[in-house]
Amino acid sequence: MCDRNFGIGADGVIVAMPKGSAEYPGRVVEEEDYAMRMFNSDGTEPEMCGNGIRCLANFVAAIDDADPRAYKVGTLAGLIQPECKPDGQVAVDMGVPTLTPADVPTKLAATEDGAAVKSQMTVDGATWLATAVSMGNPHCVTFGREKGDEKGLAVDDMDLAAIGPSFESHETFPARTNTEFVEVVRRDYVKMRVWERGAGATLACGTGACATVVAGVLEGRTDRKCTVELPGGPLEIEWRESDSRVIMTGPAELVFYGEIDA
Ligand SMILES: N[C@@H](CCC[C@H](N)C(=O)O)C(=O)O
Repeated sequence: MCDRNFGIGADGVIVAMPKGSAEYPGRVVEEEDYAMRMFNSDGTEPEMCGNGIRCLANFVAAIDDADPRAYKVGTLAGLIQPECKPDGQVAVDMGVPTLTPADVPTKLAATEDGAAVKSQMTVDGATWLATAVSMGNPHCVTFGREKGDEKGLAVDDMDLAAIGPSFESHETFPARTNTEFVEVVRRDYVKMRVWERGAGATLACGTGACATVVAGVLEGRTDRKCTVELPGGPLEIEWRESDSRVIMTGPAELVFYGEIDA
């Protein structure tokens, strides 16, 4: 289905399932309205997909006359709560990020409180500074190589295909990782490009945008409310101080309906 030449073409496939029909090993997910499974274009199954859950909410809202159009969706990352707004945006409570190497999982050196922030990582012979964040799925966020470089990377000039695979399969991340390359335009506005685990360079990554702002706050580079500009468009992210939950707001648009002969 993801093959862009001989299939439909996609970065991944989202399956919207009736409540109670999915299993979440190691997690208790109660009171779900729907279950979501996601598959990367390489066939692997990640824990969560931020863009995907906005699409799922948009999709079920079209067949479900619930009001408000707010849903509790079971995922391998736990219960995630999207709400379709009247202006076409979908706001998603993405839950609380986890930062300890055991949760990410990463072998990056952790600071005293257990979070791996601005840790040195050698990739293809060069040193990078990385912060590891789990939004249920693993993220390696890097603003660049140099300490004190507050603006981060010049992301437009980066050749992601040249460096992305080396991050994805780096020994530091035993479950492989998504990697976000970030440029700070202002404290409330960053540009990000992503190399995704199991999908390569994509135009946007919702969990990656959330991880970027969490890392930006931990590194002292961004505010808790921040716009993340991606090649596919901007996402509004807030890492809420009151309860540590991350709220992602962005669009989801119908492209087409179809039936698949499996
Ligand atoms: N490639 C990711 C899963 C998909 C993430 C997605 N693009 C998003 O919007 O969050 C993984 O393997 O973790």
